[in-house]
Amino acid sequence: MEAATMAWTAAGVGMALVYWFVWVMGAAEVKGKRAVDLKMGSITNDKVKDKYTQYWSFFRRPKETATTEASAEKVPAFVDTFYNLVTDIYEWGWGQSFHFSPSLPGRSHREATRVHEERVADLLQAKPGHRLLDVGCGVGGPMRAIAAHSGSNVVGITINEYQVNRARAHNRKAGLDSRCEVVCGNFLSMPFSDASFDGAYSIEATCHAPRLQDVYGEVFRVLKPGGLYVSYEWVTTSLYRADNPEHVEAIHGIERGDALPGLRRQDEIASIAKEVGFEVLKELDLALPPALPWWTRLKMGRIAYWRNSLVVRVLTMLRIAPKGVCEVHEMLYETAQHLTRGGETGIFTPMHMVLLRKPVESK
Ligand SMILES: C=C(CC[C@@H](C)[C@H]1CC[C@H]2C3=CC[C@H]4[C@H](C)[C@@H](O)CC[C@]4(C)[C@H]3CC[C@]12C)C(C)C
Ligand SMILES: C[S@@+](CC[C@H](N)C(=O)[O-])C[C@H]1O[C@@H](n2cnc3c(N)ncnc32)[C@H](O)[C@@H]1O
Repeated sequence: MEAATMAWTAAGVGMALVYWFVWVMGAAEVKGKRAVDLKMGSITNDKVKDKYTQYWSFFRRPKETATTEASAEKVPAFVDTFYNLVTDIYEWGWGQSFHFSPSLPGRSHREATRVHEERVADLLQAKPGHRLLDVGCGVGGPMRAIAAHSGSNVVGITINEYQVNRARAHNRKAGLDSRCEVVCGNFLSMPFSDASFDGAYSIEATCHAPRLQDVYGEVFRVLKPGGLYVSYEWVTTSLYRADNPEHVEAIHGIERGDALPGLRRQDEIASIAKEVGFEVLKELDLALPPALPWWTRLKMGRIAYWRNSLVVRVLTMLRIAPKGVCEVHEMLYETAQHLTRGGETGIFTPMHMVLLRKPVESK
């Protein structure tokens, strides 16, 4: 073979390899987000590293972030930064629903996710014509599943503008934009009128609130009397021991890597709900047996993580992805280890479910 032909062949093979590596290996968990499209929300490429450093220094000591009023007030802004940094990586590596669900034998992760979301609609007894509120809606995976399953209309609220745009685009694509609406705002002070929703839910979102009373109080205000509210809460369980260094490391790791101003205890949730005026109808940790572990999806993905971190490195080198993505990806990888540890030891659950009702006689 002539040298020129050999060079062209080598170049062709090289190009094919890059194509395979980036477009095929870097394909999305759920089609729609590819590694080559990774952005850092509304942060411009030159600011990603700085924003990540700011985020990290704020949440490095998670418990301290909620202790003074001044730092608690900054939490929503840093949560917004966090979601600018992670939203695309979450969509790429996990899908459009940013939460966990118990594994289901013989069913895919996608199906298990949907079942966990439809359970919310069933608990709320949601019907066509109902107006539901999704508190901390992400890019709207649960909202679309719940609207499709129940026939209800859903309004989602998220602090992160980039997520609002992603969610609206997904709603249009799914043909659900006439029944699913997304608003950018703070769930600690919501831009909705009193008694304007038939039902409300929050899936793994209220853990970002420095004081649960504030978000539950707002949900109480916007619900109609008799309206139901379901929440899946991130909490430490009764197995957590504050004098066990391994427990403390796992919980701090979860808080740091998930923008949490300090996890609450499982036994605090119902009393906070009562404090703001709710009746507690049901309370159950959905992670308890016979439910199968929610963390197996994180564990089974070791090879996928390795592949993803390679993809992210190559894309950063090629300047397709912004500088700082590798650091964010590494942080998420470590967080996954802490979450797995939290699940395996039973000291943490991301699905402590409460079903609450605003009393019929309340204003
Ligand atoms: C409710 C919250 C988010 C829960 C989960 C959706 C996310 C928690 C940790 C995330 C991930 C960890 C490892 C990532 C991996 C290194 C990467 O290659 C692909 C994406 C991950 C799997 C990512 C996906 C989302 C999580 C599982 C919190 C924030 C309250
Ligand atoms: C882990 S995501 C869960 C998203 C969605 N519930 C799901 O399961 O896909 C948490 C969500 O809460 C939102 N959030 C956190 N703090 C908020 C605040 N103060 N106001 C409004 N949204 C907030 C985030 O923007 C994000 O959309």
